[in-house]
Amino acid sequence: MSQNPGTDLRLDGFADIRINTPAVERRAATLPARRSLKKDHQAAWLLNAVRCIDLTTLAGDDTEDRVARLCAKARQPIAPDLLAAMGVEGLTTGAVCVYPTMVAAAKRALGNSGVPVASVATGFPAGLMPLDLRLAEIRHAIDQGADEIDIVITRAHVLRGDWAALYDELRAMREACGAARMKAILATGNLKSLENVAIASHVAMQAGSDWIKTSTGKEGVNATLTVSLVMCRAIRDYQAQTGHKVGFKPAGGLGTARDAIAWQVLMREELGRDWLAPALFRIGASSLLGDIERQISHHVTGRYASAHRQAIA
Ligand SMILES: O=C[C@H](O)COP(=O)(O)O
Repeated sequence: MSQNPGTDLRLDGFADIRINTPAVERRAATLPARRSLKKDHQAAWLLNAVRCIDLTTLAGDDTEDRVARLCAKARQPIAPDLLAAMGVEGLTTGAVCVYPTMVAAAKRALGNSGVPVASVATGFPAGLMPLDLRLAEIRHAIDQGADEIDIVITRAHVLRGDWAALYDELRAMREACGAARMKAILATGNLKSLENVAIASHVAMQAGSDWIKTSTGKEGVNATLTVSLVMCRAIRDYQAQTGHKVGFKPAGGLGTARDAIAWQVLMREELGRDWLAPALFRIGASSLLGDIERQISHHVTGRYASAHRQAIA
């Protein structure tokens, strides 16, 4: 998937944007019921969710050992006997996602598995650091070997409606990312309105983000289907305007197999099949894999596996 080159800042069309919140909420609430999945299909959707997970640890007490265990899980997210029973081989998660100081350990642990390392940067999670330090952090993460960079935006730019400042900041970050692909975390739980979410999504794509991501996982409200729907529609509009496909990453609080299915139904309904693959869809999650493995185990064996099978997830 080629990088999104972005465009100039284009705000025409947003001056009096109004989002019909009750209508968006209604649509989001009915989404999970839009596809009734047969049992076999459900297992296939869960396996697909696994390959789209950015398996994440972003905690103050992260250690290289924890990251190595996480990477082992990313290389082999589902027990081999369960995969063999389903005739699946070579399944990995979409990436692992860690702090910059853990990138080198993650690269070592992932070896030649082909699983990319995503690093948060730019003063994650609040982003309240001088811009030159945030850009230096991106460059540091890339020097350590990061393949993807998850940046955070300055929420105050959005809250003040200073879209030019947001665009310029994101452009500078895009440049610092070089060949690494960039995910822009909007921290939607901080943005006050769906209109702000929609405009910030557009500005982030215009500045060259390869994915737009809902949340850091540290806001009071993280990924919801409602903000995700608004962001997906922005992605659809951006594609219609520019021909470029930008990815989507819901993150924060996604912990159940049911969540994994609901967000995939959203992608399928709003954006189409292309957005059901890791190039355009990632689920940022630290604890989702455990429930998915439980459900897959139930599918294969007819019973739920004991907790030790899902050690880190
Ligand atoms: O980017 C990923 C998030 O930090 C993960 O959030 P979570 O720990 O609620 O799954």
